[in-house]
Amino acid sequence: MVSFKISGFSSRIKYLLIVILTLLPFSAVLIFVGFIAYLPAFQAMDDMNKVVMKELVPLSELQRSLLNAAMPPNDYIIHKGDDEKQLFAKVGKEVDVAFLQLQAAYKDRPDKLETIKVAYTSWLHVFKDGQTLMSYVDHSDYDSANKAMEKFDANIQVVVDNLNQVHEKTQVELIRHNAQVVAMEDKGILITILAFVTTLIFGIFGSIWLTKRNKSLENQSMHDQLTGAFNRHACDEKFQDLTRTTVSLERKLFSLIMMDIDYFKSVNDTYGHQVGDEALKVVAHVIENHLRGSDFFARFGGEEFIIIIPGTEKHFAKEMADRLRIAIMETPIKASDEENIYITMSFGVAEFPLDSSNQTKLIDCADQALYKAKEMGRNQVVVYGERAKAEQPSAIAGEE
Ligand SMILES: Nc1nc2c(ncn2[C@@H]2O[C@H](COP(=O)(O)OP(=O)(O)OP(=O)(O)O)[C@@H](O)[C@H]2O)c(=O)[nH]1
Repeated sequence: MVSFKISGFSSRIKYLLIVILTLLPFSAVLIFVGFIAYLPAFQAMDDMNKVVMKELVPLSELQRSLLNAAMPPNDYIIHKGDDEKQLFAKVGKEVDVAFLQLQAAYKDRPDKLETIKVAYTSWLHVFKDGQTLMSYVDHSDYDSANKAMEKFDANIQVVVDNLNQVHEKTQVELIRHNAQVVAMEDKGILITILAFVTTLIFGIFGSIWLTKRNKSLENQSMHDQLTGAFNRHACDEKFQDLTRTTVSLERKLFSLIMMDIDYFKSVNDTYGHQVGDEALKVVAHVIENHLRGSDFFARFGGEEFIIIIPGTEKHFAKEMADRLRIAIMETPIKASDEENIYITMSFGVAEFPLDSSNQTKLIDCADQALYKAKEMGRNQVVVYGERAKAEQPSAIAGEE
């Protein structure tokens, strides 16, 4: 089959669009799968942040307040000032509030809440120790004050240790939680990679399949089912292809041959439609065998064919048409197991742009020449614009 490219550039863009459009829904699926795969990791990270904000932040606040509370009684031994007393009372209240807030924050964590309660009880002792310590100082009983100071420091250490336990427990939990988040992220990455590979494979194969299907449909829409030759639609495209190129009009030169089977109706009437179809196939086959790769040939309709010969003037096209005419009249067509028939064809030749640079008019010129060939007895080639002479006897379909 003679082949040529139909509107190569626009076809390429069309196929590219098919590939992109096929990949689009797959990309959407990929984004969705990636999002779903990552969702648990996002959720777990969010939970971790909540733990940090709800548990660790108030705990750190309390630890800071406790450090503040440790200072005033110590300073009081040295300065004996009211400021330290007032500061201790103030910071003591802050520690109380911080403890209350912490207990509220840990109300759903019974194990830690227990430790916090122990710490709070110790804190109450610490506060009392602090006040006692300062009262000893007021009475200049420094021995008792020093002993109370040691007790105060020891008890405050108990509070700090308890709170540190809670802190460490929470941090261990967070580290474990973080490991889970990393595992979820790894899983998410794996699923996303798998989805990506699957998407790519489906997308590529999908678009290859669609492109092939599209090409095959396009091929079907461009070809005549009976003879396999190009059809009239393909012929229009070829005309546009040839005349659209940017080269000068002279260099676009081509010849057009219109050809029609002689007395085809009588072939059908005499031998049946099936034999008529066989004749059309044989004609198409003979024509194909006489063409070069750059030539274009189509079934123009019914029993009419068209040939376009690029870069060829019409007198050369006439010689080629004549060779075709002879080849066709010499090729047997099987009418039955015992019988072969022969047919002839008439030809009209025109040249672009010499006879016309307009597609419809050029076909009309070739058609006029063909009509003349029929008029002159058929089985001959007439070139548009040349004086035709009857060279060949007319021929009808007949028996071998
Ligand atoms: N078997 C078959 N016949 C077809 C097909 N397409 C058109 N025809 C027939 O081709 C015949 C054309 O007949 P006409 O237009 O009268 O021309 P003709 O008999 O060839 O006579 P001239 O062209 O004047 O030599 C008609 O009988 C159509 O039915 C086809 O696909 N298969």
